[in-house]
Amino acid sequence: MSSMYLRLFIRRAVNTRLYLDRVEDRCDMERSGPPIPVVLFDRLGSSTSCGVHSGNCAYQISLIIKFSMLCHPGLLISLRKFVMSAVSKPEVIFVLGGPGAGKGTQCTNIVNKYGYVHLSAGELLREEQLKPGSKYGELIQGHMVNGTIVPVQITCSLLAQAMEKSGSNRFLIDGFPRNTNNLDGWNEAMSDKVNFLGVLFFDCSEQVCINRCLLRGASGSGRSDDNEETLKKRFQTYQNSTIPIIKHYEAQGLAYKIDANKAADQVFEDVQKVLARLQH
Ligand SMILES: Nc1ncnc2c1ncn2[C@@H]1O[C@H](COP(=O)(O)OP(=O)(O)O)[C@@H](O)[C@H]1O
Ligand SMILES: O=c1ccn([C@@H]2O[C@H](COP(=O)(O)OP(=O)(O)O)[C@@H](O)[C@H]2O)c(=O)[nH]1
Repeated sequence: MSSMYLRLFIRRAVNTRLYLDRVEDRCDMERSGPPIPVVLFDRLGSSTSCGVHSGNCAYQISLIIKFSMLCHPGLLISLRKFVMSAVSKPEVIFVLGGPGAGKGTQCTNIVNKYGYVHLSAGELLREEQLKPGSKYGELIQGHMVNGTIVPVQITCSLLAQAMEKSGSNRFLIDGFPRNTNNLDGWNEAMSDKVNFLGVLFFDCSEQVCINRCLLRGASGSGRSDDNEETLKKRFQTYQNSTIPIIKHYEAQGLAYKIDANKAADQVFEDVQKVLARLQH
Protein backbone atom coordinates (compact mmCIF):
# COMPACT_ATOMS: atom_id res chain seq x y z
CA MET A 1 0.00 0.00 0.00
CA SER A 2 2.72 2.44 1.00
CA SER A 3 4.74 1.41 -2.02
CA MET A 4 1.80 2.16 -4.31
CA TYR A 5 1.36 5.55 -2.73
CA LEU A 6 5.02 6.30 -3.18
CA ARG A 7 5.08 5.24 -6.83
CA LEU A 8 2.15 7.54 -7.56
CA PHE A 9 3.87 10.35 -5.78
CA ILE A 10 7.11 9.76 -7.61
CA ARG A 11 5.34 9.75 -10.96
CA ARG A 12 3.77 13.06 -10.13
CA ALA A 13 7.04 14.51 -8.98
CA VAL A 14 8.79 13.45 -12.17
CA ASN A 15 5.98 14.86 -14.25
CA THR A 16 5.73 18.21 -12.61
CA ARG A 17 9.34 18.54 -11.53
CA LEU A 18 7.95 20.73 -8.79
CA TYR A 19 10.09 19.05 -6.24
CA LEU A 20 13.36 19.22 -8.07
CA ASP A 21 15.35 22.13 -6.87
CA ARG A 22 18.81 22.81 -8.23
CA VAL A 23 21.19 23.75 -5.47
CA GLU A 24 24.52 23.78 -7.22
CA ASP A 25 26.55 25.17 -4.35
CA ARG A 26 24.97 23.35 -1.49
CA CYS A 27 26.41 19.94 -2.09
CA ASP A 28 29.89 19.11 -0.91
CA MET A 29 30.07 15.77 -2.71
CA GLU A 30 32.57 15.09 -5.45
CA ARG A 31 31.59 17.28 -8.45
CA SER A 32 32.76 15.13 -11.30
CA GLY A 33 32.50 11.56 -12.45
CA PRO A 34 29.85 9.50 -14.15
CA PRO A 35 26.25 10.69 -13.96
CA ILE A 36 25.21 8.08 -11.42
CA PRO A 37 23.30 9.88 -8.72
CA VAL A 38 24.30 9.37 -5.13
CA VAL A 39 21.32 9.39 -2.83
CA LEU A 40 21.54 10.39 0.80
CA PHE A 41 18.66 10.41 3.19
CA ASP A 42 18.18 12.67 6.06
CA ARG A 43 15.12 12.36 8.17
CA LEU A 44 13.14 15.54 8.75
CA GLY A 45 10.05 14.68 10.78
CA SER A 46 7.53 13.13 8.45
CA SER A 47 9.28 14.28 5.31
CA THR A 48 12.54 13.05 3.90
CA SER A 49 14.98 14.99 1.85
CA CYS A 50 17.27 13.35 -0.60
CA GLY A 51 20.45 14.85 -2.02
CA VAL A 52 21.59 13.88 -5.46
CA HIS A 53 24.78 14.49 -7.28
CA SER A 54 25.07 13.89 -11.00
CA GLY A 55 27.90 15.01 -13.27
CA ASN A 56 28.60 18.61 -12.41
CA CYS A 57 25.24 19.42 -10.89
CA ALA A 58 23.88 18.85 -7.46
CA TYR A 59 20.20 18.62 -6.71
CA GLN A 60 18.12 18.44 -3.67
CA ILE A 61 14.83 16.67 -3.89
CA SER A 62 12.28 16.84 -1.15
CA LEU A 63 9.95 13.92 -0.94
CA ILE A 64 6.95 14.01 1.31
CA ILE A 65 7.04 10.42 2.40
CA LYS A 66 6.69 8.73 5.71
CA PHE A 67 9.99 7.55 7.15
CA SER A 68 8.53 4.09 7.75
CA MET A 69 8.23 3.71 3.98
CA LEU A 70 11.99 3.64 3.74
CA CYS A 71 11.84 0.11 5.12
CA HIS A 72 9.84 -1.09 2.15
CA PRO A 73 12.04 -3.27 -0.11
CA GLY A 74 10.74 -1.66 -3.33
CA LEU A 75 11.40 1.84 -2.11
CA LEU A 76 15.06 2.25 -2.87
CA ILE A 77 14.61 0.85 -6.37
CA SER A 78 11.71 3.23 -7.02
CA LEU A 79 13.65 6.10 -5.57
CA ARG A 80 16.68 5.35 -7.70
CA LYS A 81 14.48 5.29 -10.84
CA PHE A 82 12.89 8.55 -9.76
CA VAL A 83 16.24 10.21 -9.23
CA MET A 84 17.58 8.99 -12.57
CA SER A 85 14.60 10.37 -14.46
CA ALA A 86 14.60 13.60 -12.49
CA VAL A 87 18.19 14.43 -13.33
CA SER A 88 17.97 13.42 -17.01
CA LYS A 89 15.92 15.81 -19.14
CA PRO A 90 13.31 14.39 -21.52
CA GLU A 91 14.51 13.66 -25.05
CA VAL A 92 12.79 15.57 -27.83
CA ILE A 93 12.88 15.03 -31.59
CA PHE A 94 10.98 17.43 -33.84
CA VAL A 95 9.28 15.96 -36.92
CA LEU A 96 8.81 18.38 -39.80
CA GLY A 97 7.75 18.22 -43.45
CA GLY A 98 4.96 19.43 -45.70
CA PRO A 99 1.29 18.66 -45.08
CA GLY A 100 0.82 15.01 -46.07
CA ALA A 101 4.55 14.25 -46.20
CA GLY A 102 3.90 11.25 -43.94
CA LYS A 103 4.98 12.66 -40.55
CA GLY A 104 2.15 11.03 -38.63
CA THR A 105 2.59 7.71 -40.45
CA GLN A 106 6.30 7.53 -39.65
CA CYS A 107 5.75 8.69 -36.07
CA THR A 108 3.43 5.70 -35.59
CA ASN A 109 6.17 3.41 -36.91
CA ILE A 110 8.74 4.96 -34.58
CA VAL A 111 6.43 4.67 -31.57
CA ASN A 112 5.84 0.98 -32.34
CA LYS A 113 9.51 0.18 -32.68
CA TYR A 114 11.26 2.59 -30.30
CA GLY A 115 8.65 3.51 -27.70
CA TYR A 116 8.69 7.28 -28.07
CA VAL A 117 5.54 9.21 -27.21
CA HIS A 118 4.12 10.88 -30.30
CA LEU A 119 2.73 14.37 -29.78
CA SER A 120 1.16 15.87 -32.88
CA ALA A 121 0.83 19.64 -32.44
CA GLY A 122 -1.97 19.69 -35.05
CA GLU A 123 -3.85 16.90 -33.23
CA LEU A 124 -3.52 18.66 -29.87
CA LEU A 125 -4.87 21.85 -31.46
CA ARG A 126 -7.79 19.94 -33.03
CA GLU A 127 -8.62 18.41 -29.63
CA GLU A 128 -8.47 21.83 -27.98
CA GLN A 129 -10.67 23.29 -30.70
CA LEU A 130 -13.33 20.65 -30.06
CA LYS A 131 -13.31 21.08 -26.27
CA PRO A 132 -16.65 22.53 -25.18
CA GLY A 133 -16.10 26.06 -23.92
CA SER A 134 -12.50 26.33 -25.11
CA LYS A 135 -11.59 30.01 -25.36
CA TYR A 136 -9.27 29.19 -28.26
CA GLY A 137 -11.68 27.05 -30.33
CA GLU A 138 -12.62 29.71 -32.87
CA LEU A 139 -9.11 31.06 -33.19
CA ILE A 140 -7.70 27.59 -33.86
CA GLN A 141 -10.43 26.78 -36.38
CA GLY A 142 -9.70 30.06 -38.21
CA HIS A 143 -6.01 29.28 -38.51
CA MET A 144 -6.63 25.71 -39.64
CA VAL A 145 -9.05 26.68 -42.40
CA ASN A 146 -6.70 29.41 -43.61
CA GLY A 147 -3.65 27.18 -43.38
CA THR A 148 -1.96 29.67 -41.06
CA ILE A 149 -0.21 29.04 -37.75
CA VAL A 150 -1.68 29.32 -34.27
CA PRO A 151 0.26 31.56 -31.81
CA VAL A 152 2.96 29.67 -29.96
CA GLN A 153 1.65 30.33 -26.45
CA ILE A 154 -1.35 28.09 -27.19
CA THR A 155 0.56 25.32 -28.98
CA CYS A 156 3.51 25.29 -26.61
CA SER A 157 1.34 25.08 -23.51
CA LEU A 158 -0.65 22.20 -25.05
CA LEU A 159 2.62 20.41 -25.81
CA ALA A 160 4.03 21.04 -22.33
CA GLN A 161 0.83 19.76 -20.71
CA ALA A 162 0.82 16.64 -22.88
CA MET A 163 4.48 15.96 -22.06
CA GLU A 164 3.81 16.29 -18.37
CA LYS A 165 0.68 14.12 -18.53
CA SER A 166 2.38 11.32 -20.47
CA GLY A 167 4.93 10.50 -17.76
CA SER A 168 7.40 9.61 -20.53
CA ASN A 169 10.78 11.14 -21.16
CA ARG A 170 11.08 10.52 -24.92
CA PHE A 171 8.99 12.56 -27.30
CA LEU A 172 8.43 12.97 -31.02
CA ILE A 173 6.94 16.41 -31.52
CA ASP A 174 5.22 16.31 -34.87
CA GLY A 175 4.41 19.42 -36.94
CA PHE A 176 6.13 21.92 -34.66
CA PRO A 177 7.91 24.40 -34.68
CA ARG A 178 6.40 25.73 -37.91
CA ASN A 179 7.55 29.36 -37.91
CA THR A 180 9.85 31.78 -36.07
CA ASN A 181 7.14 32.61 -33.55
CA ASN A 182 6.91 28.86 -32.70
CA LEU A 183 10.68 28.51 -32.54
CA ASP A 184 11.22 31.55 -30.31
CA GLY A 185 8.35 30.62 -27.99
CA TRP A 186 9.62 27.05 -27.64
CA ASN A 187 13.18 28.17 -26.99
CA GLU A 188 12.03 30.59 -24.34
CA ALA A 189 9.73 28.18 -22.51
CA MET A 190 11.20 24.74 -23.09
CA SER A 191 14.69 24.60 -24.53
CA ASP A 192 16.49 24.36 -21.19
CA LYS A 193 14.02 21.75 -19.91
CA VAL A 194 14.61 19.17 -22.64
CA ASN A 195 17.41 17.30 -24.32
CA PHE A 196 16.84 18.19 -27.98
CA LEU A 197 18.21 15.51 -30.31
CA GLY A 198 17.36 16.97 -33.72
CA VAL A 199 14.78 17.23 -36.49
CA LEU A 200 13.49 14.47 -38.73
CA PHE A 201 12.74 16.31 -41.95
CA PHE A 202 10.40 14.48 -44.32
CA ASP A 203 11.14 16.00 -47.69
CA CYS A 204 8.28 15.46 -50.14
CA SER A 205 7.18 17.19 -53.35
CA GLU A 206 4.17 19.48 -53.28
CA GLN A 207 2.19 17.36 -55.72
CA VAL A 208 2.76 14.14 -53.76
CA CYS A 209 1.81 15.92 -50.51
CA ILE A 210 -1.37 17.38 -51.97
CA ASN A 211 -2.43 14.06 -53.52
CA ARG A 212 -1.90 12.25 -50.22
CA CYS A 213 -3.92 14.82 -48.27
CA LEU A 214 -6.75 14.74 -50.82
CA LEU A 215 -6.80 10.96 -50.58
CA ARG A 216 -6.74 11.21 -46.79
CA GLY A 217 -9.71 13.63 -46.96
CA ALA A 218 -11.59 11.40 -49.42
CA SER A 219 -11.10 8.38 -47.20
CA GLY A 220 -12.78 10.15 -44.29
CA SER A 221 -10.11 11.96 -42.24
CA GLY A 222 -12.86 14.37 -41.21
CA ARG A 223 -10.32 17.19 -41.33
CA SER A 224 -11.70 20.55 -42.38
CA ASP A 225 -8.34 21.41 -43.99
CA ASP A 226 -7.92 18.38 -46.30
CA ASN A 227 -9.44 20.18 -49.30
CA GLU A 228 -7.76 21.65 -52.38
CA GLU A 229 -8.27 25.30 -51.47
CA THR A 230 -6.85 25.04 -47.92
CA LEU A 231 -4.09 22.70 -49.06
CA LYS A 232 -2.68 25.35 -51.42
CA LYS A 233 -2.52 27.78 -48.49
CA ARG A 234 -1.00 25.17 -46.15
CA PHE A 235 1.71 24.44 -48.63
CA GLN A 236 2.45 28.13 -49.06
CA THR A 237 2.71 28.53 -45.29
CA TYR A 238 5.01 25.52 -45.21
CA GLN A 239 7.29 26.99 -47.87
CA ASN A 240 7.35 30.53 -46.50
CA SER A 241 7.42 29.83 -42.77
CA THR A 242 8.47 26.25 -42.02
CA ILE A 243 11.27 25.73 -44.56
CA PRO A 244 13.27 28.57 -42.92
CA ILE A 245 12.96 26.76 -39.58
CA ILE A 246 14.25 23.54 -41.14
CA LYS A 247 17.12 25.53 -42.71
CA HIS A 248 17.88 27.00 -39.29
CA TYR A 249 18.33 23.49 -37.88
CA GLU A 250 20.21 22.32 -40.98
CA ALA A 251 22.72 25.11 -40.48
CA GLN A 252 23.38 23.71 -37.00
CA GLY A 253 23.74 20.16 -38.32
CA LEU A 254 20.60 19.16 -36.43
CA ALA A 255 18.20 18.35 -39.30
CA TYR A 256 18.12 14.90 -40.87
CA LYS A 257 16.56 14.92 -44.33
CA ILE A 258 14.64 11.85 -45.46
CA ASP A 259 13.15 11.36 -48.93
CA ALA A 260 9.45 11.03 -48.12
CA ASN A 261 8.29 10.58 -51.72
CA LYS A 262 9.07 6.86 -51.46
CA ALA A 263 6.74 4.11 -50.24
CA ALA A 264 6.08 4.23 -46.48
CA ASP A 265 8.14 1.12 -45.64
CA GLN A 266 11.13 2.43 -47.60
CA VAL A 267 10.83 5.77 -45.80
CA PHE A 268 10.85 3.90 -42.49
CA GLU A 269 14.08 2.12 -43.47
CA ASP A 270 15.70 5.54 -43.81
CA VAL A 271 14.12 6.75 -40.57
CA GLN A 272 15.70 3.87 -38.70
CA LYS A 273 19.14 4.76 -40.05
CA VAL A 274 18.72 8.33 -38.83
CA LEU A 275 17.48 7.23 -35.41
CA ALA A 276 20.49 4.97 -35.03
CA ARG A 277 22.69 8.07 -35.49
CA LEU A 278 20.56 10.30 -33.28
CA GLN A 279 20.59 7.93 -30.37
CA HIS A 280 24.36 7.58 -30.20
N1 LIG B 1 5.15 7.06 -48.00
C1 LIG B 1 3.84 7.11 -48.25
N2 LIG B 1 3.35 6.72 -49.43
C2 LIG B 1 2.04 6.82 -49.69
N3 LIG B 1 1.10 7.28 -48.82
C3 LIG B 1 1.54 7.68 -47.62
C4 LIG B 1 2.92 7.63 -47.27
N4 LIG B 1 3.05 8.10 -46.01
C5 LIG B 1 1.82 8.45 -45.60
N5 LIG B 1 0.90 8.18 -46.56
C6 LIG B 1 -0.52 8.47 -46.52
O1 LIG B 1 -0.63 9.87 -46.84
C7 LIG B 1 -1.56 10.52 -45.97
C8 LIG B 1 -0.84 11.60 -45.18
O2 LIG B 1 0.07 10.97 -44.28
P1 LIG B 1 0.26 11.52 -42.81
O3 LIG B 1 1.21 10.59 -42.14
O4 LIG B 1 -1.06 11.76 -42.17
O5 LIG B 1 0.99 12.91 -43.14
P2 LIG B 1 1.29 14.20 -42.28
O6 LIG B 1 1.23 13.80 -40.84
O7 LIG B 1 2.65 14.62 -42.72
O8 LIG B 1 0.24 15.20 -42.65
C9 LIG B 1 -2.17 9.43 -45.10
O9 LIG B 1 -3.40 9.04 -45.68
C10 LIG B 1 -1.15 8.30 -45.14
O10 LIG B 1 -1.76 7.04 -45.03
O1 LIG C 1 2.28 23.72 -34.40
C1 LIG C 1 1.27 23.77 -35.11
C2 LIG C 1 0.74 22.64 -35.73
C3 LIG C 1 -0.39 22.78 -36.52
N1 LIG C 1 -0.99 23.97 -36.65
C4 LIG C 1 -2.22 24.13 -37.45
O2 LIG C 1 -2.81 22.86 -37.69
C5 LIG C 1 -2.91 22.60 -39.09
C6 LIG C 1 -2.76 21.12 -39.34
O3 LIG C 1 -1.50 20.69 -38.90
P1 LIG C 1 -1.09 19.15 -38.86
O4 LIG C 1 0.31 19.09 -38.38
O5 LIG C 1 -2.12 18.39 -38.14
O6 LIG C 1 -1.20 18.66 -40.35
P2 LIG C 1 -0.24 18.72 -41.60
O7 LIG C 1 -0.50 20.06 -42.23
O8 LIG C 1 1.16 18.59 -41.22
O9 LIG C 1 -0.75 17.59 -42.42
C7 LIG C 1 -1.87 23.50 -39.71
O10 LIG C 1 -2.16 23.81 -41.07
C8 LIG C 1 -1.95 24.74 -38.83
O11 LIG C 1 -3.06 25.55 -39.16
C9 LIG C 1 -0.47 25.10 -36.04
O12 LIG C 1 -1.00 26.18 -36.16
N2 LIG C 1 0.65 24.95 -35.27
